Amino acid sequence: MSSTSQPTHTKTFLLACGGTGGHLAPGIALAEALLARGHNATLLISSKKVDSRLSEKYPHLNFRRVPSAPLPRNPFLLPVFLLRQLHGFLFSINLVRKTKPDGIVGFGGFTTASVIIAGAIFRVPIALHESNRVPGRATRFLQPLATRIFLPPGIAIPGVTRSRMRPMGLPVRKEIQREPRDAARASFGLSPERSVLVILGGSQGATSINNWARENLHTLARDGIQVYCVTGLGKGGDEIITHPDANGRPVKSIFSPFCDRMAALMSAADLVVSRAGSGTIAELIRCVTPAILIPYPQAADNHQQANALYFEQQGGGVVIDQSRLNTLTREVRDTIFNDWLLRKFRENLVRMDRANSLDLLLDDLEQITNRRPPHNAKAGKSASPAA
Ligand SMILES: CC(=O)N[C@H]1[C@@H](OP(=O)(O)OP(=O)(O)OC[C@H]2O[C@@H](n3ccc(=O)[nH]c3=O)[C@H](O)[C@@H]2O)O[C@H](CO)[C@@H](O)[C@@H]1O
Repeated sequence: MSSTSQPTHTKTFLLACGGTGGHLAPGIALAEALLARGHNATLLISSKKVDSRLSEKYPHLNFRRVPSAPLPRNPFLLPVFLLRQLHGFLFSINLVRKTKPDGIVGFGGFTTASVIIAGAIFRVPIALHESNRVPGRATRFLQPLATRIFLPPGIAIPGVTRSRMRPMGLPVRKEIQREPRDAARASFGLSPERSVLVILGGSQGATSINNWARENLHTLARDGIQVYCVTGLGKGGDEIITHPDANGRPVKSIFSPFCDRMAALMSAADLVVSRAGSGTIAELIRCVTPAILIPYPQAADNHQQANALYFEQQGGGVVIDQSRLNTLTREVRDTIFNDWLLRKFRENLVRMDRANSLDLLLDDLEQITNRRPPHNAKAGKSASPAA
């Protein structure tokens, strides 16, 4: 069934996908596809700035904020965390009672737990989607409550039966498609004639990579490389800096805190330098853009390292450890001017794309929610707002 065909009957889904762009972007992709099949979807997000910024672009979707907080590193902040989670849980119980969803999908992260637990109490079919090559805490902790667990190909969770797991790529938003390179460059004010290096730090930005860009801008410009660096919200404003190339001609570089047109930006690039979040990786693959990935060393269970190594093994680009940032300029030069290598990377990226992930995900969600007996038979009369 294609994502535009009509469902046998309309269903209502809650998508717990807040906290970072890496959770929210696949939630948006799924919500748009559910709507296209005639279903209803509510996206549950956090109060973080990045959730507000990313959701702004989708006024046709229904977003709601769930009270939540990330697990603090400082143990003295634990009571605040527990209070916020309790608040989130009461909010979620109320939401599930009122909306009577046919299914709940959790994309991991700190907004997921309260909604999933509330759904389980009312016996709503639950699916968890994990996009990282080391499953996160939320997925591992909540998996006993899930009918279905979607995992990256080749990844399993010990103790979970095969019948509950499905290999699945990350659903990518429908606007993320390769665009014509020169037009994309022109739309960002970049010259179509010169090489373009795009720098990304995931949805929050990466200070150490931003600093590397600033410190090496003049060297890159001397080689004729234009830089477009997305610094992250709260990590500086919009800036245009010009340095001379080896012949004294100006080379423009641009710094911007956020990008609303990620597909165009990736299409403009010859090469991307980025953190190794699963959302960015899936979009690089969809836009056929080679990358040098620098995994965030503090990511939980070093999952970005696992994501990045898989990308490198599949031939989409290379990985550099954060401790070797001093070699990055040489690596960029060696890659960006090597047309043969860039072509090989692009050929591999085309092969790596799991373009049908969204349709497979939708088909499976429709199937697991079909099995569900009528709402009252499961949740009992107390689940009905009229009771
Ligand atoms: C530090 C950390 O632990 N990050 C995790 C976080 O990623 P994080 O949210 O940082 O980053 P991802 O790379 O996974 O996704 C970023 C998403 O935000 C979008 N975007 C980003 C910047 C911007 O200016 N505009 C914009 O639209 C991107 O297009 C993409 O869709 O969740 C991911 C999914 O679980 C994990 O793989 C990452 O390891």
